[in-house]
Amino acid sequence: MVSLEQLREHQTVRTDPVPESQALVDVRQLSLWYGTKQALYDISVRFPKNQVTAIIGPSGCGKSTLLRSLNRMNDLVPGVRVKGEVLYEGVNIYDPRVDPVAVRRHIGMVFQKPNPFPKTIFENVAFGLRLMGVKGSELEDRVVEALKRAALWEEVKDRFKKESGLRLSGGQQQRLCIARAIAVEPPLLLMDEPTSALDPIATQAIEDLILELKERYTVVIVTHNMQQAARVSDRTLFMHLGVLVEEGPTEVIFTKPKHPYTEAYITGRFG
Ligand SMILES: Nc1ncnc2c1ncn2[C@@H]1O[C@H](COP(=O)(O)OP(=O)(O)OP(=O)(O)O)[C@@H](O)[C@H]1O
Repeated sequence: MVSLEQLREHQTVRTDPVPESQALVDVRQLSLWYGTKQALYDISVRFPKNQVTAIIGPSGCGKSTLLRSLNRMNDLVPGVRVKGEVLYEGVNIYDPRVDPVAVRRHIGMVFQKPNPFPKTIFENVAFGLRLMGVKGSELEDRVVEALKRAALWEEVKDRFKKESGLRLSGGQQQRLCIARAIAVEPPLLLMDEPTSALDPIATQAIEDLILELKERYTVVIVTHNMQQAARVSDRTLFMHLGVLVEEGPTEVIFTKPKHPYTEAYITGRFG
């Protein structure tokens, strides 16, 4: 096996790298520290438009940190320092002239635990649209559209104006959070283990939804579940100890990985 030092010095193994012209997000030599602890080491990777990219790797390898770097969510943690660039449609979101609040508003995020607001289903989805100044019948149409696209409409159409989002089941709440995220039509949707709190049926519904969403959006998903990564993603990133070890088409990562660490991880011989 490669030593930690070698791992941190080595180049990411890449298969069919994403051309610049197809990238919605282009991460360039990104390193990140929480105080004195370095969590990401010199990561360069492109996330292609209208595709699903999965980030996998052992616990603590930096999956969530990389995901949260894509919308500057990490800036909310005191003592975070970032080096490198994240180009989003060609603009470096870490440029001092860029407002992190605007970045977060522009990029949708769905968390591990569904986090609806204590408001009606309608108001949960309307929230971001209202901030954008959408009102009246257009607001209503866009809320309904988002609920339909999140595959929740049929289950809530009779009660969405009066019932609290908190009264839905866990799987429904997660689809509500997805509806809330996509209502404002963000080109990029980040998902941090979106099904880890859900049962198999709700998980299946979310996975089906992710496959549909990529027709309109670019999705990046962190998952612990390798079968899920294999089912929903076009490309997969394998991380270890803050390093991007290998990236490429999902099929290659799961059937013909090139790095011994990737192979050990996907065959369950890791650690
Ligand atoms: N807010 C924080 N302050 C300090 N260290 C942090 C913070 N968040 C994460 N870390 C550290 O950074 C490293 C990467 O964490 P991260 O949560 O990105 O990993 P992960 O691969 O998503 O893990 P898991 O699969 O367990 O969720 C870990 O060593 C973690 O302890």
